Amino acid sequence: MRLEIDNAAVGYDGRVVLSGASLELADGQIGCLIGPSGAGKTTLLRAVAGFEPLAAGCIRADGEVLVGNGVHLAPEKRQMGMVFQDHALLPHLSVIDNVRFGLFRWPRAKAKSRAEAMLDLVGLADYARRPPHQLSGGQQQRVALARALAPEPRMVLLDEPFSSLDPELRERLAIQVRAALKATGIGALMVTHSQAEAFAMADLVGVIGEGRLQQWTTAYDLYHRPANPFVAGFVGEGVLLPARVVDDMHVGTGFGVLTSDHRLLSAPGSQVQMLLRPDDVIHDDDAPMQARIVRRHFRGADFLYTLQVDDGEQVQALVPSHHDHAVGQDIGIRLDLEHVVVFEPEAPAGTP
Ligand SMILES: Nc1ncnc2c1ncn2[C@@H]1O[C@H](COP(=O)(O)OP(=O)(O)OP(=O)(O)O)[C@@H](O)[C@H]1O
Repeated sequence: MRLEIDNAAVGYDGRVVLSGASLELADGQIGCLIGPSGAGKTTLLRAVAGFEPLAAGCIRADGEVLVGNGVHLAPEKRQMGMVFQDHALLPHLSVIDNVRFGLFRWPRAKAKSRAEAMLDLVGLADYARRPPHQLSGGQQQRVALARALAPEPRMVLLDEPFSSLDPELRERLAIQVRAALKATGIGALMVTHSQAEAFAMADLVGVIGEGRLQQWTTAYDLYHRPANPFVAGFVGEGVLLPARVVDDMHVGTGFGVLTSDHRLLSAPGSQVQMLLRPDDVIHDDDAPMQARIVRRHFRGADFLYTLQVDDGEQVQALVPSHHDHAVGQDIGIRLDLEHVVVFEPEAPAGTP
């Protein structure tokens, strides 16, 4: 099913939480919504499900209006599967009967084989006869997904489905759930707190914050081409540093003149901001530029060092963890980037 959200506004009791939200998911694609707590991710998902009305705009499925322009299709008519944080499996039913639960109108044999196929898809065929409480949290969430997929919904909506699980398991489960969804060809829209989960799962990711859908694009572009400082600050690590426009493709910085990733609209001499990710900053003993370590964060394979450079600005550097340096020590650094992401204060929304 192709999902289109067109200029949607949603809220409660006349208070708009999110407005101007537009996004499109092609048939079979998986989208994730991330953003700070309270930003309105769940509210938008609930509007797609049919549990919240729209204050403006419209939501369409394969071109048909679900809500908006005076239409409000009831949730049960939208044919969407739902998976929530608390999987709410029925405790007195076996795993297979939980999956079969929504298929009561199906012929018995067909319902049975569909439920078995969905359990197989999530890798739990051997658990069919068990009661849910004998399964781990992650297994129960996979049963919940199988149950949501069983009635052949047009798409699945997932609201923080893994948030009660530990972080390592969550990412692994996100990869498994993506594979299961792709095998059925059923698309999904998921709300999550975890960027790692969204990046593992999604074809397209949306960042919601400050009452807007700030950007809707691939995970790669969110990281490498954030649309604005909000997205740059929310997705991944890094710092925003002051820079000055040299000409329409270059900015002057404490690291010398760098090439912008887009044509600049601001006049030469204008003050702008540039984004430096920790992986753009390379530790190199032979580099002429020195920086002082002010913080270090050991992460196993690497250190995330926070470094003070000569002009007083701080940058972060991701350095392989055999380069073990103490706070207060000076180390050589250089930049390794072809283009730098530049944010111009006067730039119209949607650039770079
Ligand atoms: N039923 C409700 N009635 C009134 N206000 C609500 C209701 N549900 C949510 N809100 C408010 O709407 C805003 C958005 O909430 P929502 O749950 O959509 O955010 P979220 O981005 O999903 O947050 P989180 O990541 O913390 O789950 C919040 O300010 C919240 O307090």
